[in-house]
Amino acid sequence: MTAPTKAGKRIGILTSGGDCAGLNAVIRAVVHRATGYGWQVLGIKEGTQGLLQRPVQYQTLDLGSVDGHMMRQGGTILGTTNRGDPFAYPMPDGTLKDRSDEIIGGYRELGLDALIGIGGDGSFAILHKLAQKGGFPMVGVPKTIDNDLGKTEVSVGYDTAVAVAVEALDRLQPTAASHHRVMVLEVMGRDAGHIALAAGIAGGADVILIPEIPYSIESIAAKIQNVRDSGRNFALVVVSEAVKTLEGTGVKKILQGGEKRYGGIGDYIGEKIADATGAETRVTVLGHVQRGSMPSPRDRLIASAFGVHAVDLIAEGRFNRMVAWSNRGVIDVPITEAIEHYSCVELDGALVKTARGLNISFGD
Ligand SMILES: Nc1ncnc2c1ncn2[C@@H]1O[C@H](COP(=O)(O)OP(=O)(O)OP(=O)(O)O)[C@@H](O)[C@H]1O
Ligand SMILES: O=P(O)(O)OC[C@H]1O[C@](O)(CO)[C@@H](O)[C@@H]1O
Ligand SMILES: [Mg+2]
Repeated sequence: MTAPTKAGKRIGILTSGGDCAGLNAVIRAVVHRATGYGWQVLGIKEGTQGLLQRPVQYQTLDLGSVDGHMMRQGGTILGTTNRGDPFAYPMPDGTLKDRSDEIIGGYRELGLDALIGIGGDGSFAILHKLAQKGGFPMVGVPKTIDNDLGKTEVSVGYDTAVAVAVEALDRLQPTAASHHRVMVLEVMGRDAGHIALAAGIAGGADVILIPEIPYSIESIAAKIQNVRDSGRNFALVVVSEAVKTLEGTGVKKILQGGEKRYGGIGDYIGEKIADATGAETRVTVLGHVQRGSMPSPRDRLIASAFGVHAVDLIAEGRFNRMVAWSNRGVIDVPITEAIEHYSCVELDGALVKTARGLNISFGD
């Protein structure tokens, strides 16, 4: 495929890391703003993988390709990847190879003036390193259901993921009550407890376990006994996937190609609760359902505001920055600061205080 002829600026856009709701709304906003400036937008396929392939995999994006129902769609029309770090790319013979020069070559082949990367912490670390090595201008848009990126109050996709987890608790509550059960819900969050904390509060959980707060089974069992003593016959427990076992290990599954992902701590906690309390206990692992929904209105708004601001940064020639949400508006920060400041749950923050005020137990 030959890159189209250039008139005005030509910018590239890619989505990277795990998908989430709202990515398409960012892409749409970028295309609208850039088209308004008279620029071309090339959508790179499958994150960095599209720049690695020859011919480079991309599609031209114009208003006709992004309007209609696109903003409402989950996922990303461009595809994404959270595998294949270009600086240590897993080769078929099992070795790791630095393929960053091939990616930079792919960027150059497209004749781009700048790149917008929509990603999380891991993606930005990779994209920033590529931009520095290749000397190309880059701007970041934060997205991740985990909401763990520093320097922004919120990332695209988080609000929708919380809404899905709350809906799950709303559905678990009546069945828990009908069967007098303890229901354990395992939610995502690598490696922060934001989804569990917010969903647990909004979904009326009795216990919230997050990786930031060590727990004991005795404390969880005492809380469940309190619930029984108050006359209620069921309890809801939310567990973040990154919570460790009592021995201090994360519970992970090994997938194809040796990749590891969190999964299974819900079963572990469920068994411990059943043993300690004698309660009939069931476990639900929510998994990727949290990523795949239509974006919430708030995610659409944030995505749209971020997309417009990212293009404006390029227009102003301000690079190596990430757009961010702060104090009811959009700002931008050095992307290095966002990568360096991992944002886990603050133990003295408003939501932990709120949960304690509601007598929700953290198992501590
Ligand atoms: N080519 C690649 N592009 C982006 N991330 C990659 C790539 N190869 C490996 N990764 C790894 O995948 C993860 C990407 O996650 P990132 O933080 O960007 O997004 P996320 O929204 O948190 O989503 P997720 O963690 O589900 O992938 C990081 O651990 C990163 O190091
Ligand atoms: O889609 P994969 O590769 O299973 O990754 C799952 C991980 O990605 C996230 O959805 C986003 O970072 C995490 O919450 C989860 O641990
Ligand atoms: Mg991440």
